[in-house]
Amino acid sequence: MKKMKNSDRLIVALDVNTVSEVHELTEKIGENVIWYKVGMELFYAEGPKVIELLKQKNKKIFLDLKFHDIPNTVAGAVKSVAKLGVDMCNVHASGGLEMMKRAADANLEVANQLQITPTKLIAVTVLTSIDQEIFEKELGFESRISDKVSAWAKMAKEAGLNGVVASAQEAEGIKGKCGDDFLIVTPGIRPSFSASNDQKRIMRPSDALAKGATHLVVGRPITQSENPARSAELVLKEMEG
Ligand SMILES: O=C(O)c1cc(=O)[nH]c(=O)n1[C@@H]1O[C@H](COP(=O)(O)O)[C@@H](O)[C@H]1O
Repeated sequence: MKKMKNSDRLIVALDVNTVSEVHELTEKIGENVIWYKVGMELFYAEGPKVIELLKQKNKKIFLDLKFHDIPNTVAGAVKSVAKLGVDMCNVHASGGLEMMKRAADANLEVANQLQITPTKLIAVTVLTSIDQEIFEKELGFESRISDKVSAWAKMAKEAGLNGVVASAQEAEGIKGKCGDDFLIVTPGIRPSFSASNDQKRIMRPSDALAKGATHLVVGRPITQSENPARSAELVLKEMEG
């Protein structure tokens, strides 16, 4: 993957629920942050007007709605979000190969129809809030999380997706299996100054990049800090190592 600036790799999660909070927060954070993630809380409350606002501010958008349904339904949902012209969106890898293939085809169909750059379509593997104990005892898996993540990443690549969401702890394994051009978007990033909250598989910003993460998702350590602009600057600094 070509050399990217750290600011092209940092995605700030906007886990708020009004357009006015988005406006305030993005104004406070300022020009240092290029990428924002819009998740379910915000999109279900405010819908496409959030996307419009972020576009007006010239921001890149990861629309994180984590689709998980039968192939036909997911293909339709991907078409709807691709038409919004977002830069990145996601489905759950556990929906299976056919579901991911149909999602990838639908995404490209929209890009061809509208003559736009295709949205990067990525697959969520094992959520960063899950640890090995929960994975086995509650979810009933017998494998190591890292093995399951690598297997799902390979399947996502085979389906034609552009990358995965995983914890940085699995980034090395994914890179080994899927190559340098495959996106590895890692939440569960915790800079030195913040608490882990409900995240279980966490890593420091510079370590995550060293392991092969291509993008870091950071929410509360920036958005819930007293000075979000300063916290974003500190995260960018910590990304330098
Ligand atoms: O798909 C995601 O973005 C995601 C996947 C995952 O495994 N873990 C995870 O935390 N996320 C998202 O990443 C963000 C992390 O936020 P913080 O824990 O506040 O930094 C949240 O918006 C989550 O929805």
